[in-house]
Amino acid sequence: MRTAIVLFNLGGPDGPDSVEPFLRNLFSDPAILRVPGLFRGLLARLIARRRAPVAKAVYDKLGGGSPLLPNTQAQARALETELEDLGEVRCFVTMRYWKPFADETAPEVKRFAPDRIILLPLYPQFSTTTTESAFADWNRAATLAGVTARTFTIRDYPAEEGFVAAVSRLTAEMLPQARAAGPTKILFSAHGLPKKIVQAGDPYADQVGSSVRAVAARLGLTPEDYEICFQSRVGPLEWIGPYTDEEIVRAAQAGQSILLVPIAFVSEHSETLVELDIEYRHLAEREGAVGYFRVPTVGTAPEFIAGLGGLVRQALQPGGSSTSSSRMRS
Ligand SMILES: C=CC1=C(C)c2cc3[nH]c(cc4nc(cc5[nH]c(cc1n2)c(C)c5CCC(=O)O)C(CCC(=O)O)=C4C)c(C)c3C=C
Ligand SMILES: [Fe+2]
Ligand SMILES: [Fe+2]
Repeated sequence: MRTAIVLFNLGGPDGPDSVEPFLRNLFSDPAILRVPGLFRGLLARLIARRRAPVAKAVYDKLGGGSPLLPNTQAQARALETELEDLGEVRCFVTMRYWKPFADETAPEVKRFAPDRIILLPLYPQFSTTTTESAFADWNRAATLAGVTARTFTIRDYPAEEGFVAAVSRLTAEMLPQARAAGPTKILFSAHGLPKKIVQAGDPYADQVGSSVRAVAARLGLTPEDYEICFQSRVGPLEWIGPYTDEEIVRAAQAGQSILLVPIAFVSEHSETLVELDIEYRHLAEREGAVGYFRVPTVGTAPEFIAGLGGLVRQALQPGGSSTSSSRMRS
C-alpha cells in the first residue's frame, strides 16, 4: 500500500530576487485580496512592488531568503519515519506562494502512484486565507496532473494532543528563566487576519483561542498569566487584536517579564526569527521590559510529529475520521 501525504505551508522567497514575485503571488490570491479579479492583478503588482523593499530587508536578516522550506522538509522526513509501519509512505511538501508550488508537487505525487493521499496542512488552525486557499489550489493542480487516488483531508487540529503537548513542554522549559527575571506575562502570539475576514465567518481566531486554552489548561495557567495576541499585520486594513506589539509595550511598562509563545506557526521563518526575535525584542528592550524570552516553534518535536501521525492514522480509519477531518475524492 502506497501512501502519499501532502504537507501544505505558505512558502517564502528563496533569495532576494524572489521576494517581489512571492509577494505578487500572495496578493494575487482572491482569499487574501478580496477585490474583483480585474483589479486584483493590478493591485497585487502595485502592493508587491511597494512592500518588496520592506520584506527584502526582513529576509536580508536571514541571509536573503526564508528557511521555511528546509524546516518543512525536516518535518516531512520526521513524519515519514513516524509512519514507517504503514508501508510505503512518502511526504510531499507544497507551498502556496513560492516553490515548490502545487503545480510541481501534484505531478510528483502522480509519479509516485499512491493508493491513497492525505492532505495535511501545517496550519493547526483553519483559515480561509491559508488552508482553504491551499486546498482549492491543490485540487486544481491535482486535477490538471491527473491525480485520481482516493484523497483524505485533515482540515484543522487546533487542540490536537501532540501539538498541545509540544507547545506546553517548550513553554514550560522557558518559564523558569522568564520568571527568574520578574513577574511574567505569557503572550501567545498568532499571525493576524484582517477584521473583515473574521467578520465574514473565518474560524481562525476562535481556533487560536482553542489552542491557547488547551495549552493554558495543560500548564495550569490562570487568566492573569497570559494574553492571546496577533502579530504580522500588513496594509491599511484594521486587523484582529489585541496586537502583539501593543501587548509587549503594556507588559514592559507594567514591569513584567515577557514570554512570547508562537501558537499558530509550527516552524521557524521570518515571522518568528525576525519579527519576534529581533523587532519585538528591540521594542521590549526600548520599553524597559525586565525580560524578553521567546519559545521555539514545535518544528520536529517528537510530540508534534506523533500528533501529526495520529491525525493521519485517524483519517485513514474506516469511518474513523474525526469531526475536523473530512473525506473527499480528488
Ligand atoms: C496581507 C494579508 C495576509 C494575510 C491575510 C495573511 C494570513 C496568514 N499568513 C500566515 C502565515 C505566514 N505569513 C507569512 C508571511 C507573510 N504574510 C503576508 C500577508 C498575509 N498573511 C505577507 C505579506 C508575508 C510576507 C512577509 C512580509 O512581507 O511581512 C509567513 C512567513 C513566510 C516566510 O518567511 O517564509 C507565514 C508562515 C497565516 C498563518 C495566516 C492566516 C491565518
Ligand atoms: Fe501571512
Ligand atoms: Fe511580519
